[in-house]
Amino acid sequence: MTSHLIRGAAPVGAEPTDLLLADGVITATGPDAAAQAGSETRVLDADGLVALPGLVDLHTHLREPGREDAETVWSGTRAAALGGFTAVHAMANTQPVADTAGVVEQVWRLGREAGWTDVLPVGAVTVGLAGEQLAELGAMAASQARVRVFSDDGLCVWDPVLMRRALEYVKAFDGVIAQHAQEPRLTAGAQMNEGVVSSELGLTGWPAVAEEAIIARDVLLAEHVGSRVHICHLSTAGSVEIVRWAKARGIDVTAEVTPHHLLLTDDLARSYDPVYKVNPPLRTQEDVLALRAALADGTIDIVATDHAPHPVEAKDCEWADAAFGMTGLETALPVVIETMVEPGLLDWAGVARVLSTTPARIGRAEGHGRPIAVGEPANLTLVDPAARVVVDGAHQATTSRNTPFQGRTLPGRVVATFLRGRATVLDAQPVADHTGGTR
Ligand SMILES: NC(=O)N[C@@H](CC(=O)O)C(=O)O
Ligand SMILES: [Zn+2]
Ligand SMILES: [Zn+2]
Repeated sequence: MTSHLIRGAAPVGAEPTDLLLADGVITATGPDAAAQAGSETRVLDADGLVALPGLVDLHTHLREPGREDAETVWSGTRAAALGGFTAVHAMANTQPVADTAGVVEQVWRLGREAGWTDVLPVGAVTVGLAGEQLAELGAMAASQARVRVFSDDGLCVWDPVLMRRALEYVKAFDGVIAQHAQEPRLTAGAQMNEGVVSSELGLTGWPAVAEEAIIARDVLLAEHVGSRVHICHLSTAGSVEIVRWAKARGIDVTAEVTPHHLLLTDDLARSYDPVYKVNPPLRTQEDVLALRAALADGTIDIVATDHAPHPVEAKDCEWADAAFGMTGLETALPVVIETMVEPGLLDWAGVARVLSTTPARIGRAEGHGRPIAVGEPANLTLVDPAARVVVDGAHQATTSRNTPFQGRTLPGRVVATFLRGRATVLDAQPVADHTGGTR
């Protein structure tokens, strides 16, 4: 296996150094690295680059099985590698739904075969996402896919009795329920954030309370049964207040925010361009600022992409008919640099925490989110923080084109990604022979 000598990269919070990757692990750092490199070792000049532990996405939609026209495990994980990720959790709202050991093993195996990132399947909480009957959570946990995160994402586990039972059940295998917090009755027919802009546009509004009411209920349920709960895509200032209160009370809750909710607002709906239609909806500038502050102070634990690819026909239509969702794997890190690093809200160690260490811990992604140190698995990404890149959906690796950042110039570029010492990305290009084969 090829070994790599990375020269002069700065691991988060440390001075620039050399790193030697061999046999899937970091085998040496500092002067030892060059000394131990062999004649076959590939040398990479990483002067000026930041080395982060490989990014981990707790919330990705890979669409396979069933919607391969939008994305496949292969195309989605290739996009993920280009975005600096070494592991992604694949949401369960596929067709068929990932609600059995058979389906999660299939997704896991497709990830292994593609080889771009590790794929950690999320199991559905309820059979068919129907919200009526618990899925075979134990069988999915015990399967080869080792499922630890369970979610009906796309839909809310609304029934409080089912939610309680799910929270209790997953304790047995160290699992977590990731809740898509959306009170369905309060959001029937909703098209965008409920507020000034929705009244002006005459679109049915989606009130903040529809999210906040479920979060409040679920942190109390988690406390009651002594389980851990994770909240998907927090989008309102009020949600932040509830999570802050719950954490102060000692409740085992974690929360994520998406890159798009850190940057974009409901003002964009004035364009009537469905690329800005997403669940939960884009909110106000006040919410955006509250989310950034909460990510900075740790109330929000992580950034997760909620990469939600859709085929052109699902977005190239009237707002009301369009699908909810936007892509995000290839722009997540640049948006975090723009919204958090450049304004001084997070340093690079903070970026490693919110995009790698903590998501790996929440999702129990073994071997990921580890320190950049001798003996650790060589899952890492090299970033050029000085680069500026214009986003162009037509040239992204994802099969879908629904990026809300089209035409924007964003800071930072992923130069290289390593999965267990193998380069999946080099010179900001996918490495076609990373597994010895392509598709
Ligand atoms: N975020 C979205 O708007 N859409 C997601 C579902 C979800 O994350 O709730 C999808 O699967 O398309
Ligand atoms: Zn969701
Ligand atoms: Zn989602």
